[in-house]
Amino acid sequence: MSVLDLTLNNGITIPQLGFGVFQIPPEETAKAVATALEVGYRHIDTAEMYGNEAEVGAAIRASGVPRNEIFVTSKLNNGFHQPDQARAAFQGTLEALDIGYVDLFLIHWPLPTLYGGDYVSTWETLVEFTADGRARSVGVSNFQPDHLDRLAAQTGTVPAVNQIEVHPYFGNEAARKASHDRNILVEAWSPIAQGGVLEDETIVGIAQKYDKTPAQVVLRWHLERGDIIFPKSTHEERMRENFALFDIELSPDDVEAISALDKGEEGRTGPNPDTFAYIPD
Ligand SMILES: NC(=O)C1=CN([C@@H]2O[C@H](COP(=O)(O)OP(=O)(O)OC[C@H]3O[C@@H](n4cnc5c(N)ncnc54)[C@H](OP(=O)(O)O)[C@@H]3O)[C@@H](O)[C@H]2O)C=CC1
Ligand SMILES: O=C(O)C(=O)[C@@H](O)[C@H](O)C(=O)CO
Repeated sequence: MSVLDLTLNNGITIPQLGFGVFQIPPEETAKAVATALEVGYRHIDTAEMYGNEAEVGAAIRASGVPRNEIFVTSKLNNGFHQPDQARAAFQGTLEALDIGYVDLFLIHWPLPTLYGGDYVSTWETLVEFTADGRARSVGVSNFQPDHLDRLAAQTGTVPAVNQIEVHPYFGNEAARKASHDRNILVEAWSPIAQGGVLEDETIVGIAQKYDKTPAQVVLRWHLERGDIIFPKSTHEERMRENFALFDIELSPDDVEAISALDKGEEGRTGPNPDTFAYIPD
């Protein structure tokens, strides 16, 4: 068994398991991405907000792996929702990455309390980027069910993915369901809650049963629920651990036992998209 390719609602495929680079300092990013590609990852998730797009691109160009074998995602930073700003920001992402095109470009946060809540026009601007192939697919991140409803009601286009916080302590089921109902794949960010679920006794017990680590069991749980994941690590042994998920299959009871750890809103580790209004300097 190896990494599965899932098919987006536009027919394009995406590796279900990738590598995320949030909080990897720029000076460490090229080495981390090069190592991830050596391990076998073929899907990298970055963002203008992370400040390391240029280093991601440099590692990809230096890797010797053909460009069309690597799926690269980046995201529109929060300060750039007005259409002309979004166009300029997207061009900046393309120039920083310098790998020709992005496979997926997302609205990073909906910012419903800013810009008159006008993430709909932001979305329509992103759709423009697919016309000439500069973005092969476009999607959203941190969209709540009502945000998806507005896109559906006011535009004729559907995001390819919704990248949202999901892990055993925060199932985010309403946003997952709203995405699935619209044929939008879910990408689960902070899939191991930045390590916060790894000492849970249920997870540790299940890991012992399969002779796997808690991180592997949690990542496998995501895969079996059909979500896309890209755990981050700067340590090669953890990159290998997080990639070695294809020699086990959790029983439906174990999947259910991990899903039952959901604490609802109390389990959220990141900002709430309904109120998050951060704009970087
Ligand atoms: N769209 C959005 O708003 C967001 C998107 N994301 C995306 O999701 C990706 C993943 O989420 P992220 O927040 O990074 O969190 P993760 O859940 O991937 O956890 C990363 C943390 O866990 C540690 N870790 C990784 N593997 C293991 C392991 N096997 N055992 C023990 N500890 C481990 C890492 O440490 P170390 O590096 O020291 O190994 C790091 O501290 C991001 O990199 C980013 O691409 C994340 C947040 C928000
Ligand atoms: O990692 C991301 O993609 C994010 O959006 C986060 O950095 C988020 O903005 C956050 O954690 C702010 O505290």
